[in-house]
Amino acid sequence: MSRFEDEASDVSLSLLQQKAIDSDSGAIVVLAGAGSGKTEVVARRVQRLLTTRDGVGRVLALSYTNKAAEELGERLRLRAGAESERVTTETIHGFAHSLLRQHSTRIGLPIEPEILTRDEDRVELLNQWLSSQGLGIAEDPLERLRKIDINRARAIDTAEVEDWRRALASLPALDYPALLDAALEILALKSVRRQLVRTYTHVVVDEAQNLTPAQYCLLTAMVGSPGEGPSVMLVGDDKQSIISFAGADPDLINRFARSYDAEIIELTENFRSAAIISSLARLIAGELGQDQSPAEPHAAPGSIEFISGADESDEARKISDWVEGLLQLGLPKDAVADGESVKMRAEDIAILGRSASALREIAKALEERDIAFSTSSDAEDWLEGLAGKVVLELIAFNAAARHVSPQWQLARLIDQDPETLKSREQIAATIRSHDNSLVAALAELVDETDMRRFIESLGALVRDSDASTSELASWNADVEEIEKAWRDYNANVDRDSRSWTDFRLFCSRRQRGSATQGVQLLTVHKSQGREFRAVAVVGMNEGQIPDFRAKSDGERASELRTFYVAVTRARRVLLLTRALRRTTRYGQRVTTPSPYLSFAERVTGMGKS
Ligand SMILES: Nc1ncnc2c1ncn2[C@@H]1O[C@H](COP(=O)(O)OP(=O)(O)OP(=O)(O)O)[C@@H](O)[C@H]1O
Repeated sequence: MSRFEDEASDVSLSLLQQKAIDSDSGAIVVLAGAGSGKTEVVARRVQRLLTTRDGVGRVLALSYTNKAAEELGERLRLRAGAESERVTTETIHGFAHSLLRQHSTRIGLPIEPEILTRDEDRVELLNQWLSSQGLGIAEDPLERLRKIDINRARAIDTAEVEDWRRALASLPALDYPALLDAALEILALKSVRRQLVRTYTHVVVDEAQNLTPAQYCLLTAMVGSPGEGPSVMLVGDDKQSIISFAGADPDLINRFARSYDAEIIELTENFRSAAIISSLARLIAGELGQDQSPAEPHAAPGSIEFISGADESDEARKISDWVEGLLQLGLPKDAVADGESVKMRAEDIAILGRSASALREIAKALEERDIAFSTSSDAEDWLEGLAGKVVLELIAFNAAARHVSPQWQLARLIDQDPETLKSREQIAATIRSHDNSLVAALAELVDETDMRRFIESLGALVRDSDASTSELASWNADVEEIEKAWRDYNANVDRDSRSWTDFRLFCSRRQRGSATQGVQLLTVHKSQGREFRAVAVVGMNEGQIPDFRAKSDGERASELRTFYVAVTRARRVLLLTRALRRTTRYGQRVTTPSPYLSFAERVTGMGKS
């Protein structure tokens, strides 16, 4: 049974929630703090639209992360049953991508245009482009691309942005921000917009505080002028606006409310978090300038605890003890409501860090104790070994032999000139002579164009290899991962729809770390929109939370909002942890506790230790 199934029946909606669900306004904005049931309103409203009104076409429900979109889809399936087939749940980029997949040729792009998702590929293109223009190579290409990205997110055209657009067009390829440009161009085609407006009669956007101006342009292009297109509901919380560094502008919600003369509904209660955690959230909200009237106390008292470790591995050890305790003994009885179960599954626990690196020691500690966990891994982390990564690029090559990215990535992996990897024959010859015998063995696969045979032959490929034990172990683990992905893919996708491109896309979702088994190790940013019965926030030191790079008042406020997001993921138990000493590149350093601990102190009366 899913978590949402557990809860579907026992939620009695507040009057304000009901108002938002029942509203027939063409434009609605729901503004509210964390855990106030915004996503619940989205789910219920969509359910109402699908099941009780005539003439409703499809509903487009947009969310910020893939995970949040998946969870919304799950809530809808549960609530609207078969009717939920008429809902498309997507991220904005996912929606833009689907438009592109249908209409790319109409804006002069090839079918299945290449999308450069890796920074390394974008750097390669930038340098190739600059040298083709006689401009040498960029001094700090990544920094230059970041500036270009943020300007595009803010819909600001600069000479560098224009130049980068030309570079992409020279391949031709897109990157994520260019995907939005392309979708906007597609939406300018009257026939496409007409078709979309006929298809989608309602659009809802969850986590709208994360909209960037570029995304907002796309959204308004799709829904048209006020009163013209589908009904639109935006749902958001400016206290959870933590990605302004990437161009998000929470004020766009207000702009929408003004331009579309939206009905504004504010929800006030925190349904998610137990009393003490809600008090902490209210205190932080107050500091962020949003005084909130005291809400009804939550039926569960909840708990906030604090632990410190001598150093980061000791901090990680203590967190593992806490996890083990929760799994074996359940939640403390005095933290839950009367009659509420204390039983815990690993998936009910999240460990949140300001950055992915803050979670590394924890991953090691959990691994040592054999406690299952998932991380929001970086794209390249899915497979462990070199040979496994080469297999993934061979799959990408089969998906689109004319794309440059598999060729460039393969070249980086096996340290060869990309020019020697242009055709199947070249690839086979180059990898056959590679020093690593596992990689060399893959030469046999290069000509295999049948997907099933390709995957099924992986297991038998390496018999007598001189590879080291650890290389072999990585290879076996990678083959298992790929085979598992293949099985899941087959279970999810009809035979007729299967293709290399589609399977590659399926794999890349795994690469982005969408695994959900076990304790969830997440950056705070990835945890947005999610909730867990117990949450540990690690690295509560000055310099970690808040991040040492945040200097200006605006940046410090954004760090406090990050802390707000982190603590409000917790439903019953919140643990705040820190290490008294940390290893930095200057050696071991004594740490200073995060100033944010004082909020927790005020609600619990505890010391900082
Ligand atoms: N009226 C209600 N009564 C009881 N529980 C509710 C009610 N509305 C929502 N909930 C529950 O409260 C929790 C928080 O709701 P939801 O996830 O919709 O909040 P949210 O406002 O979207 O939060 P966030 O902005 O932090 O993502 C969920 O577990 C949901 O099932």
